[in-house]
Amino acid sequence: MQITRRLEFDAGHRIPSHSSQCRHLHGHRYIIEITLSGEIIATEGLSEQGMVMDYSEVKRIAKEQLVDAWDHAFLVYCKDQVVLNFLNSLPDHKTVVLEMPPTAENLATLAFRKLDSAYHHNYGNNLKLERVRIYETPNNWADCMRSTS
Ligand SMILES: Nc1nc2c(c(=O)[nH]1)N=C([C@H](O)[C@H](O)COP(=O)(O)OP(=O)(O)OP(=O)(O)O)CN2
Ligand SMILES: [Zn+2]
Repeated sequence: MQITRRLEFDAGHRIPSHSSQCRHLHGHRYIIEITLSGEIIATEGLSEQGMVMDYSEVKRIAKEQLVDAWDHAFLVYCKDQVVLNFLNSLPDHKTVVLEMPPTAENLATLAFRKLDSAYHHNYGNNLKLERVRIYETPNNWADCMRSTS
């Protein structure tokens, strides 16, 4: 069985080497979708009976591991020195420095890596992160799948 939880966050970014408008500083209302697989928990009387994982727990872990850090942050490539210098000049600015340019593909990859170890099969139901999907706009998204991560 697979379940998916969707969360939204706002962040700024730019793709410094982009030949068109994405090299300018701008932001998105990102959507992250987290898909988990596992067996349905059958234990009679358990709060999670009939579930792969409680959606509220999926959300809690996603916020704790990733979403709260990226929300209202500027996501900057570590080699984007000019923007990094500017962001560092702003007192207490929420900046997240990434090892890759902040494309949707790379954000999905980084999110998968951060979240993979956070979802444990506490009830012996083989819980596994299967896919992280990042929507950069309603029309543009990238998938990082377990098979290709
Ligand atoms: N493969 C990718 N292509 C592009 C990415 C990306 O992450 N992966 N990112 C961008 C830009 O960040 C840009 O913000 C999105 O560009 P664009 O397609 O122009 O988006 P629109 O706002 O125009 O979206 P519409 O749905 O067309 O209004 C560019 N390319
Ligand atoms: Zn963009």
